[in-house]
Amino acid sequence: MLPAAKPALLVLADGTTYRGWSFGAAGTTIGEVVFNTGMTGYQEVLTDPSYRGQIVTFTYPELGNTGVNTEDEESHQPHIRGAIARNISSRPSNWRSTQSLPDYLKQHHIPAIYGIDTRALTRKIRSVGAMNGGISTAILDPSELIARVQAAPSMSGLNLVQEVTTRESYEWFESTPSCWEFNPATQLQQLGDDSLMVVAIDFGVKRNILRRLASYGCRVMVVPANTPAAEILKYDPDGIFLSNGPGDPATVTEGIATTRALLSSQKPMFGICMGHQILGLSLGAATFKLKFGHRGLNQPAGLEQHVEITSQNHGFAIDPASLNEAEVEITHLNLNDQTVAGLRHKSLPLFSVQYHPEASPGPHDADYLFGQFLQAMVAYRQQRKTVIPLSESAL
Ligand SMILES: NC(=O)CC[C@H](N)C(=O)O
Repeated sequence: MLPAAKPALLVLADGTTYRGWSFGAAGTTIGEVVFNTGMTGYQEVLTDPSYRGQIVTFTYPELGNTGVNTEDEESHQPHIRGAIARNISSRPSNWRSTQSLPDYLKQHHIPAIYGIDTRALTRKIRSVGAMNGGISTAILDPSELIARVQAAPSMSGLNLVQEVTTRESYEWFESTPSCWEFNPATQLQQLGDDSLMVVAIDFGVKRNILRRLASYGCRVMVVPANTPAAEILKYDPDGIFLSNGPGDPATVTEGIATTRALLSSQKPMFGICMGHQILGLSLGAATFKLKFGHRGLNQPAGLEQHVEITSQNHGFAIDPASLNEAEVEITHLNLNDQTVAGLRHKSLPLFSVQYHPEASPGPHDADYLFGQFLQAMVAYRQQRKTVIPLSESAL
């Protein structure tokens, strides 16, 4: 136990109560309680905008061992509502560490509780389903906290994109630092005047996605989630990227309408996680809420011939029965529960995955998907060159 740890209370909407100690900010927080099974990467999880509105249970038994540093943030601030741990490290040790995890959480006003039997809590969420919960250092009477939790809105139907998307468009230049680069394919890509141009629609984008696009030699323009299709096309992009993001994808109606309007441009489009869901929704599919979602670093995805180990963080998924099979094919299934994990359009250059090829944290098995996006954009550009513009052919 840390010196002078304060008591804290954790409750779930179904009335379950756990008592532990605080390792974050004082106060009360309410959100959807989910679990992440990753053994590394807690700082990336804290700062991934897709976790907005959620209290994350870390199943790895000791949290905070490597502290926090200035390089592993996936956005400019943490987004989780609260953190739950079995135990925490009282002395972080890592050459990059600049702050301890408890100090970081306090600085960002995020309540957190440790001393919790996270195995029991995870089994509970797995059997009952993800539900709202609350952590408090101020309300130690369970019935009062449970009443507040029960009054909170559920994640279904919640649009959180406006809370995390960029207010202004900006160009992204940073690639994966050369000391961390793992894929020799990216070294062939040069950033030049004729480099491929990607517009990334920001539903809550993780920085490492932008870094991977830059590492593959793309110029990247990040635009707010509500940017109309006509504005996006003014950049004359070679491809459009649909980012990850928090909340219920079906509520992101502007993003879905924009994506639908962009389909006829014939431009390559690549979607990750919420971007995958939005692409599916724009093609007429439906999404539904999973019982407890997939959050971790070792989720197998693929079809019979090919399996990749993937990083995942999502609570919703595309309903396979809603897909128009004449138009779209399933390229990957989550092999733990056979839910849809990847899609490709049969005639247009559109594809998407429910998981995170950019890792951060997680394995790099799926990094090749950025290469596939690149190939689709090269093919699109060549095709544009060979098609004689109307004005010239009329001469
Ligand atoms: N990482 C993401 O983009 C998550 C997408 C969506 N919010 C979900 O939970 O399914």
